[in-house]
Parts: sequence; structure tokens; C-alpha cells
Amino acid sequence: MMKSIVETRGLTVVRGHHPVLTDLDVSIGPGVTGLLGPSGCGKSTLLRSIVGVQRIEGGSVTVLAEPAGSAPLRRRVGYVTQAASVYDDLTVAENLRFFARVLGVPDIATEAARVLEAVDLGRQRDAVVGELSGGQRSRVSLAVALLGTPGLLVLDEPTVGLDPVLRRDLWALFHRLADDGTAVLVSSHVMDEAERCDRLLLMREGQILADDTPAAIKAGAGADDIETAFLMLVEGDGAVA
Ligand SMILES: Nc1ncnc2c1ncn2[C@@H]1O[C@H](COP(=O)(O)OP(=O)(O)OP(=O)(O)O)[C@@H](O)[C@H]1O
Repeated sequence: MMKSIVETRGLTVVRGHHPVLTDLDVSIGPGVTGLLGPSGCGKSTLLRSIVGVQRIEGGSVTVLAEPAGSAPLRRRVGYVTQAASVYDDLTVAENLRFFARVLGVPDIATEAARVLEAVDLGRQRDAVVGELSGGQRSRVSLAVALLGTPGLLVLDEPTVGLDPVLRRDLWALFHRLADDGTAVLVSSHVMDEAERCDRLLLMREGQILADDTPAAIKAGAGADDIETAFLMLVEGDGAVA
């Protein structure tokens, strides 16, 4: 039995009078898990429920054996949203010091050096964030999320707008983090990122269509790539393969 990092049971979320998630059961284990689905299918809503910032209508969300959003998880769950979450007018190091203090992270200097090295921003530590490139800026947000060595890192479309080299580097970083024991949950609406995940959740209109390794999903649907497998699952052909 896979060690469970995230469990949702009967999760139901309503946003703007419309149900976005209905009675959703999801289990997420260690490694790099991709949450893939078209724009508006509810990926951000599920991630928000997991980090505990989403009002939920029904059901439960358990993270690292604690209720989502509860105090013991404050330093154990890192979250990077689509919107920039660091201060543009501070340097990289100043941002890290600020957020480390907010989180109550002990030994801030050592911790800042560790996360800067993890995201390969050591040379930019004294640069003002507003003067960095888009890719460097997103790695600053990632560094902040890594403060305190979380057991779960949740990333909402972290590769949007990045060039292929940066995207590749970021995926390599996710796998290094997972190897070091941080479960990584990454959302994307780009199906070609699916191959880079250990496990995939394919989502559509608030439902999980498939939950397996990329290879098993492709084999199950009899498809050569995840995009085709997704389309076959949508059209109901996946079950007969
Ligand atoms: N603040 C809000 N108020 C009301 N409805 C919302 C709000 N935010 C999102 N929704 C609705 O909830 C549904 C799911 O949105 P969500 O952001 O979870 O999708 P997503 O899969 O993350 O999309 P994207 O890939 O575009 O970010 C959408 O139909 C959206 O219109």
C-alpha cells in the first residue's frame, strides 16, 4: 500500500454558485504527481483545497495525516500559486529572510543558503527580484516555498511562460526534491509535461478521469501519448482498451 501524502474523501467545492468539485476521492503519494486537465476543470480549486485556503462545501482533505490547512501543516506544506508571491522591491535574500521569519524557520541564514542552492539562484541572492527574468522570479517563489523543508510542495502551473530549457531544469529540480523526500504535486494544462511525472491525475470538469503512471494510462487507453489517451478517456473509449 502506497504511503499517502494527500487524501480527499467526498470533497465537494462550490464556487460562484457552481459546483466545481463533487464528491471527489483522491489519493496522492510520494514522488512527482502531475494534475493535468484543461483550463477551468478545477485544478487550482483542488490544489487550494489541499493547501487549506479553499472553503469546502463537504467532505474532507487530509495532508500528511493532519486536516488540510491546520496549524501543524504550516511549515510542512509549500505552495506556489500562479500569481507572483514575492516582493519585487526586495532582494532575493531579503525575501527569503522575510518569509523565513514569518514561518518561524530557525537558523534563517543556513536555510536561505540551502533553498537558494536548491533552485540554483546562489549568484542572484543580492539581486532585486523585480530586475530578474521571469524564470528566475518563479524560482524565487519556489525557494520561498521550500523554506522549512516541506513534506509536500504544491505548484500551480509553475512552468507557464517558461522557455523549454527552464522547463526542463524545473522538472529536474522537482525530481531532485522528490528524491530527497518532498512529495511534489504540480498542475499543468500542457499535456506534454505529463511524461515527466511519476504519476498522473487526469482531470476534466471536476472529475478524475485517470490516476496512474503515464505508461499505464497510455497502455490502458491504447494510445501513444497522453493527449490521445486523455481524448480517448473523454470519449469513453479508454474503458474498452
Ligand atoms: N473566485 C471564483 N469565483 C467563482 N468561480 C470561480 C472562481 N475561481 C474559479 N472559479 C470557477 O471554478 C472553476 C474551476 O476553476 P479552477 O481555477 O479551479 O480551474 P483550473 O483547472 O485551475 O483552470 P486554469 O488551468 O485555467 O487555472 C471554473 O469554472 C471557474 O470559472
